[in-house]
Amino acid sequence: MSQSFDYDLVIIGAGVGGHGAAIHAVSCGLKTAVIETAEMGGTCVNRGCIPSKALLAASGRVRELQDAHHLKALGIQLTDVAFDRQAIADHANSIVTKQREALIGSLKRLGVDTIHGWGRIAGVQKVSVTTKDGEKIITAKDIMLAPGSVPFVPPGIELDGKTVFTSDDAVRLESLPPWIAIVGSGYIGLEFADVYSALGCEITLIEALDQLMPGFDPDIAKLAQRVLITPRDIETKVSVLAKRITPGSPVVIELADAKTKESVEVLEVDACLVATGRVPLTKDLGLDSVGVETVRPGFIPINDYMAVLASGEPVPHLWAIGDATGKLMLAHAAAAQGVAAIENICGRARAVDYHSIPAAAFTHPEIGFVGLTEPAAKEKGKAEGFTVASVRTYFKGNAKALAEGETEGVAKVIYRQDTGEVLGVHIFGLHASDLIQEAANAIAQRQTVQYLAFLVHAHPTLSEVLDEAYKRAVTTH
Ligand SMILES: Cc1cc2nc3c(=O)[nH]c(=O)nc-3n(C[C@H](O)[C@H](O)[C@H](O)COP(=O)(O)OP(=O)(O)OC[C@H]3O[C@@H](n4cnc5c(N)ncnc54)[C@H](O)[C@@H]3O)c2cc1C
Ligand SMILES: NC(=O)c1ccc[n+]([C@@H]2O[C@H](COP(=O)([O-])OP(=O)(O)OC[C@H]3O[C@@H](n4cnc5c(N)ncnc54)[C@H](O)[C@@H]3O)[C@@H](O)[C@H]2O)c1
Repeated sequence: MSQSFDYDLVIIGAGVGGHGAAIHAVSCGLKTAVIETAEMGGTCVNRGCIPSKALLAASGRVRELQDAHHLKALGIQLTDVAFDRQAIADHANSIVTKQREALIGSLKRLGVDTIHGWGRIAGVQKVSVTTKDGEKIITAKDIMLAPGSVPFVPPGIELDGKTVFTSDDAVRLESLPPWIAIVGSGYIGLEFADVYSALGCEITLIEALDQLMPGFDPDIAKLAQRVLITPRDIETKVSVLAKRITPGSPVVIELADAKTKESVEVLEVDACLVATGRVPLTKDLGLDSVGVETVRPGFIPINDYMAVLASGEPVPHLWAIGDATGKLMLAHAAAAQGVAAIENICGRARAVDYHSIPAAAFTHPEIGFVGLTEPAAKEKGKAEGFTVASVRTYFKGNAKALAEGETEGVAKVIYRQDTGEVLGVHIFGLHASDLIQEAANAIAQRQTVQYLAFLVHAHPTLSEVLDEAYKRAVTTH
């Protein structure tokens, strides 16, 4: 390290992104500090991936054990299934504590300094930290911004954290309201609809756009609706906007037509989860001190190498990663950006291939996908002059799915007709979040259906659903 700096690298934000970057920085020999204003571990560990997946694991078991029809088909009888809400909440909380402690321990072991306080850029290669003991200035050869995101709450919606709340409170599972409205049918809406419906709540799912799960491939969204929504105690309302929500008993929700904005209905429910997206936490980060203007609603502009841009040009020694950059709001994307940024700091050019980053919704069954949806692939094909083809294979024809008695599901492979290159893979079905990884690896290597069709999958496994899809793509050519 040059003697003139306190650190080689200072990272603002100790979420998954900042943590991943710090670990890699140490392995590259950089003297590193992390500044964190709240709990170590950020959103994913404390109020995101970890507690929500713990709730989904427990509630998923409840759903499975209450499915007498499915159990009977396997020859099992169960008379009584009971659960304890507080014990399920405790399970989630204890996993959070364990993960957070493991993260803190890993930084300590590696010699990363942790500074508690609010960090902001205070000029080139300079950071100020507001701590409980006052303001500190730290110098660093490189600065990395990893401030993450917070729930977006549309105007007109009032939170009280008890009857009207976001996922920040929902992950603590402090109550099981008999009737809960969920505003937004994206990842959070869908995953919490899975938790609440398994635990006996009645749900009204409200979506402003004209279809549920608008971010997912339309075929997958359609099947997911048929399996995850229709047979469950979930009423849906699409093309309606939650215009005003007032906490209390009851919670009053004024719904408006999404196009005309005119009020159409008033709902009175026991509680409301607001799951209407997330926004970057980039206010008061000192970006203006180095001439950086954020991109609505506050994203930090970066280039392919995670360098922060001011007027389109990289600001020397300033990097940004994670949710705040608005690329993919996923934990593993943040960590991948962090590692790539460190490589660039060390002079080894590395970009992140967003196209091959998989995503999953951990519903029962799960949704996993990577690459383009069919409409997006067709649009790309039109612009670039190639034809898009797709094939589907179904879990009901898969030996392992039949053995499990879990045959609802589909795998869809989207590829270029001319070259066979795989453009997108979407899976709905048992263990889709794990199954999608082999497709992500294939897309990362820009592999073709012709190549993939000759790879050997173990029998009998769910992965044969993809094997069959690749083979079908080749034979339907
Ligand atoms: C309910 C829920 C479930 C999710 N489930 C999944 C999932 O299953 N899989 C998945 O991949 N993703 C999931 N996500 C998304 C995932 O949590 C985020 O993509 C990930 O946490 C982003 O990491 P990050 O490091 O960019 O930011 P964050 O995790 O938000 O961390 C940023 C940290 O920076 C700190 N900070 C901000 N500003 C400052 C400052 N000026 N000074 C000091 N500290 C600061 C914050 O306090 C925070 O701790 C989920 C999110 C939610 C809300
Ligand atoms: N399994 C996972 O990987 C996972 C799980 C949870 C969250 N996340 C991350 O967290 C982010 C936030 O999740 P999210 O579900 O809040 O956002 P989202 O963007 O996935 O979905 C929000 C939905 O709310 C709708 N909406 C917005 N305002 C509305 C209004 N006033 N009335 C009715 N509908 C409205 C939008 O049309 C959209 O469909 C996601 O982008 C995702 O990256 C990931």
